Order: sequence, then C-alpha cells, then structure tokens
Amino acid sequence: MTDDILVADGLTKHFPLMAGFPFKRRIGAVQAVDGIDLAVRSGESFGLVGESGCGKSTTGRLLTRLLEPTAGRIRYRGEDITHAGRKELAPIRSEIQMIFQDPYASLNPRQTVGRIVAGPMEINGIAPRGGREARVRELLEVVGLNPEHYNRFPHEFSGGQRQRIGIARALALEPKVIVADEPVSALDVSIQAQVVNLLRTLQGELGIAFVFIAHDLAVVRHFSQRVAVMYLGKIVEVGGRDDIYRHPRHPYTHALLSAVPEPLDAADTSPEGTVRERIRLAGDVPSPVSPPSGCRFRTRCWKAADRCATEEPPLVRAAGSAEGHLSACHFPEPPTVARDTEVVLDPALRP
Ligand SMILES: Nc1ncnc2c1ncn2[C@@H]1O[C@H](COP(=O)(O)OP(=O)(O)OP(=O)(O)O)[C@@H](O)[C@H]1O
Repeated sequence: MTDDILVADGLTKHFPLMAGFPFKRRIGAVQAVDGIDLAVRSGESFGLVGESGCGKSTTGRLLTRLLEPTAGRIRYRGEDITHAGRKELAPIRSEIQMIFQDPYASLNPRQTVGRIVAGPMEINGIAPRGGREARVRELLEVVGLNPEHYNRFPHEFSGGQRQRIGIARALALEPKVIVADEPVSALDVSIQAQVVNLLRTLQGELGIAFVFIAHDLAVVRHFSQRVAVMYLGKIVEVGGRDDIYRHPRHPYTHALLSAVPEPLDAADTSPEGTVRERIRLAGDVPSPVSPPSGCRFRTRCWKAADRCATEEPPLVRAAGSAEGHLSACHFPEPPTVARDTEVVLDPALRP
C-alpha cells in the first residue's frame, strides 16, 4: 500500500521547434522534460530544484495537466489522468492547484480580491455553507490578510500580500496537492520567509501535499521533506532532504549546494553536517534542443569519462545511500562529504 498521491512515470514534454518563411516547418524539438519519474506522497512537501531552463515549470504544468505530455503517464490517487478529458478532469482540477511565480500577473487587476478568491468556487459551482463571501473572508484570514480588504483591488497590495491572495485562491477548493512554481522568487528576501512559513503552516495544518519549485536549494531546504534535483530535463538526484543536503551523490547537486552560502544546519555539529565546497561549473547549460549523449551533465562534469558519453546513468540507489535516495551518475560522490573541503575546479582538467 502506497501513500503516493501524484505520480509521474516517464513524463516527457518536447516542444516542437519551428523555422522557415513563409511556411514554417518543424526542424527539431526542445526536450524540456525527458522521461522523468517522480512520486509525491500525500501531505508531504516535495521540492523540485534546478537552474533556469532545466524544465521545472514544464514539469509543474504537466503535473497539473495545464500541458499535454508528449509521452509518459500521470497518476492521481492511482487513477491514470494522462489523457483525461475536460469532464473527467474537472473534479481532479479542483484537487490539484497551482500557485505561480508572479503574483501580480496571475491576478486579474480589474477584479476585487473577493471575486478573485471566489473565482474557483464560481467556476466549479461550489456554494459553501454560509455563502461564498463568508468563505472568502475566512480564506483571507487563513493566509494572513485582513478580511475587511475583500473589496480592494490587487494593485492596493504589496507583492507578498498579492502572493497571499493567490494562495487563498488556490485554497478555495480545498486542494489535496498544490504545485507552487517559484512562489517566492519575485518577492523581497525579507518577505520570502513569511510566505514560505505560511505555506509550511498550511501544509502542516491542512495536510496538503506541496510540489515546491525553486531554482536554489536554500529556499527548498526550509520547506521540503524530500527534494528532486533537475538538470536539462532529467531528474539527476532525489531523496530525503537531509540525504540530499548532507550526503549529495550527484556532482551537479554538489555544485548547486556549494552555492548555498550559509552552513546547512547551524545546529548540526557532526563532521559531515556542513558542506562548503565552492564549485564553479565551467560553461553554460547545453541546449535542450540537442542535449549531450549519455549523461546530460557530462559536458560540465569534472568526473566525466568515456562511459558517460555513451551510457545514460539510471536513477538508482548508489552504494552507501539511504533508502529512497537515488542518483543518476556512473561515478557518484563518496557517501559522506567531508566538512569544509574546498574543491576548486580547473576547467583545463576536465576530460
Ligand atoms: N511553450 C514552449 N515552447 C517552446 N519551448 C519552451 C516552451 N516552454 C518552455 N520551453 C523551453 O523548455 C525548457 C524548459 O523550460 P522551463 O520553463 O520548464 O524551465 P524552468 O526550469 O522552469 O526555467 P525557469 O526557472 O527559467 O522558468 C527551456 O529551454 C524553455 O525555453
């Protein structure tokens, strides 16, 4: 018996690449997401991390069925919803909600907060006991806004408050899963923590499963019980938060972690508790139109060998890793990372 609520198997999205004039024709495909497997458990917070363009947003939109996958499957509570039509999707759509990065762009400027938050209830014909207005006021309170601001417009609120409005709207249908796509990256750093804390409270109190998309590991660390790291359309590592932060096995995770400035856990005094290597990856992320053969990370990896160009490493549990901690590397990092090691990579040393 599994408590997985939202599962992706081999999930793939290739956007057609068109060129030519006056008649456009397909000249290739952007391999935004390429055969990823992931399982989000009921009530958990699952972080999805990676650099810009690695396919996080596309994954979020596929999971919420805002985008049609090119291949693969999505299951919600055991039911295959990959190709579910509008009618079959309607009840599921209310249970899987999305919060977007830009709180302003995602709120209709001509609607009052009351109407915005009530919108999903209207669309789905839901009439809560006590009426929609009372429910909206309650939701505004839940997200830390003044219910008396019911008749105000989005421009009258700060960025953090607007994101709270977006969160209230996402909560209106009592979702079981919320996919939050970079929900705090457009906000001031001082406000970010408040919004993350709100999401954490909601996850704890309402038992909502969260897929929290972020480009850096620092934000996800405060919120996620499990974390998946993406690179160029693939998941390269997934595992419990502590496994990922303290014992990263994939070189890319290692490099991402080295950008986290502060100690990973101030309270942790174990020798492996803090990772402080400074790894500067050489070069840019390759194009998702023609990704490298074999391991997609190999062109930037200091460990790359011949095998990496010909054999794609499977996402598996490396020797010495905890259960459920999987990585996709032929030469995983040692199981325990020494404290305060300084790794300065010389691009000239790369194969
Ligand atoms: N509608 C589209 N048509 C063509 N290519 C697309 C489309 N949407 C995304 N892409 C491409 O797919 C790749 C993955 O994009 P995606 O937005 O999922 O990445 P991301 O990791 O969320 O990045 P960011 O943090 O910058 O949003 C990128 O190369 C992007 O340019």
